[in-house]
Amino acid sequence: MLRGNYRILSRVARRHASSNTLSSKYELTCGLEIHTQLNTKNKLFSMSSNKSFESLAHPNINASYFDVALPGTQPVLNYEAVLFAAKLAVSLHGTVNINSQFDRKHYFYGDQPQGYQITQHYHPFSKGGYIMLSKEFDGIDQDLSKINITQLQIEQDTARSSYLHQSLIEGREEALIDFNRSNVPLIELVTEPDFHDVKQVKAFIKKYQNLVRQLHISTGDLETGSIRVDVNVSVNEHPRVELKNLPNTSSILNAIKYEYKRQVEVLEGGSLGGSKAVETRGWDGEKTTLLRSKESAVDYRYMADPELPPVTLSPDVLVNVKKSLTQSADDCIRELMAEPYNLTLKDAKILTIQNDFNDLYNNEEVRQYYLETFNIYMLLLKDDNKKKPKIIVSWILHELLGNLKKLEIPLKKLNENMLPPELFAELLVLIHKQIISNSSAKMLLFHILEEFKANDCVKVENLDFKALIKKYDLEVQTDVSKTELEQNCRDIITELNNPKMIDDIKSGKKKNSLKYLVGLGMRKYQGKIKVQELENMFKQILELE
Ligand SMILES: Nc1ncnc2c1ncn2[C@@H]1O[C@H](COP(=O)(O)OP(=O)(O)OP(=O)(O)O)[C@@H](O)[C@H]1O
Ligand SMILES: [Mg+2]
Ligand SMILES: [Mg+2]
Repeated sequence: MLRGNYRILSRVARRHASSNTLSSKYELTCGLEIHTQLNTKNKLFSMSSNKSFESLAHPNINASYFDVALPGTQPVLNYEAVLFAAKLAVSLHGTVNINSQFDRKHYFYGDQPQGYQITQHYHPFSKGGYIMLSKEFDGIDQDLSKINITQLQIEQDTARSSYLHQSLIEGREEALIDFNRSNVPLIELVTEPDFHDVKQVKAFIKKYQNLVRQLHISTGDLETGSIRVDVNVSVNEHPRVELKNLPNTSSILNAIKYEYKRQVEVLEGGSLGGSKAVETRGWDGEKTTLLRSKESAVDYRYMADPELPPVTLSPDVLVNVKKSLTQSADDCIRELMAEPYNLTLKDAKILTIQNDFNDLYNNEEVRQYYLETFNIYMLLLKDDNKKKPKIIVSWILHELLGNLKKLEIPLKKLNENMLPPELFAELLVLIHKQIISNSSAKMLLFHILEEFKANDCVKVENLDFKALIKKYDLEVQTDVSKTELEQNCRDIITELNNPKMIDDIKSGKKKNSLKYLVGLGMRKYQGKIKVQELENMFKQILELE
């Protein structure tokens, strides 16, 4: 009887596992170890330039004697890396250790020329801290979940090895080592095993990436190896398995899902292979594969590095770091969604989180431009109850940025040399007051940007929208005669020759088609008429009110 029940349960579990949903009988637990390359000017313990990304094109050009571990060279700590670590630790609500220390972690590998890595084992840089994930901002299933951070430690990166499988020497694999990455500063962040769902892992990585970018301490890219995530996975009583070499978010998530399935099978004595053991596994794109078992685990023989004194921070450093930090991304999104901005979650996120990567602008510059434009627009229209601040975000995100991309104009140049927020706000006020129509304003904006670009973005003095509107004859006509307007609108309906559409508008079935008629009217008047006037006339003709 019992056996029968167990079989049914295990079949259910297997079906759940293979469809990638987690079964309630088997709980997934994950903890992360994230290595982040800091973008300091110099390396961690030498004065070499910290440009590990140059590796592929120019190997070994940023490698000093220390980075290749010539005997007799000694480490000197780069305090910029300490400052970056302090920014991160404080942002994550961690407790910074006023006296942290460096230790040697010994192991033998070609990309580790010293024979040990300098890291922080006994006295890490900071302990504790957390990242909060929420359903609203991060798309997880629970309302809120808190992922606790165990510690942050500063350490050196290793050199980069690449393997030539078609070796010059018959029958042997050849390894190339590039020391540009050797001794690049890293922070290792270790989390508590607080993840029970892949969505939490995905959200955490995204939030962490955004944080390091916001703090300007790392480029935060997984693809280039700036951030490397190792995932420890266990299911129920299965010992933790560490997954390494996961190059991007989808590998991370797929490897966890596969590993969940594999451990469930192991617990059930199934066929996916492996034993119930502590292991380090890799990811081949389809499955996790054994890299090291516990038996081959190295004894690192940690010891305090005698060449490096303790890092002693004065309390002022932390006070000043705290002062220098800007608002958290969540608080920023919250603020943009509240009065007076009232942005949608989507727009607030675009202004807060770096997603759209290009050389022309970043989300911080766009947010600053938005906030300044907003303030000036509101000031210029302070006595107008009908001002519509929504037009600001849509004009900036859609019209302005779209054009900057099309014409390849950096926002910074635009701001400094032609269209600072105060002038852009003026244009928006002219649109709001219907002195220029939306469509004419779009044309005008594109035109001035095109000219700006053609002149190599050199400074434009005294840009005056009112004068330009006059010059190009774009002013909305205020003296349109009613009879002429009525005739024109009737002509449009006749020329359209679509009685079904007209009936649908009249019956209320397709109210939006009225906008289409208004659009045709706008075209007829070359954008020089108030939308409202056209709309009212069509309504009158079609007896809509
Ligand atoms: N039962 C568990 N299931 C899943 N993950 C776990 C479990 N217990 C601990 N972990 C995670 O394992 C990780 C341990 O990392 P830590 O750096 O402390 O040690 P390590 O992996 O042994 O060292 P190394 O840095 O040499 O890889 C943490 O992310 C922690 O959350
Ligand atoms: Mg670790
Ligand atoms: Mg580990």
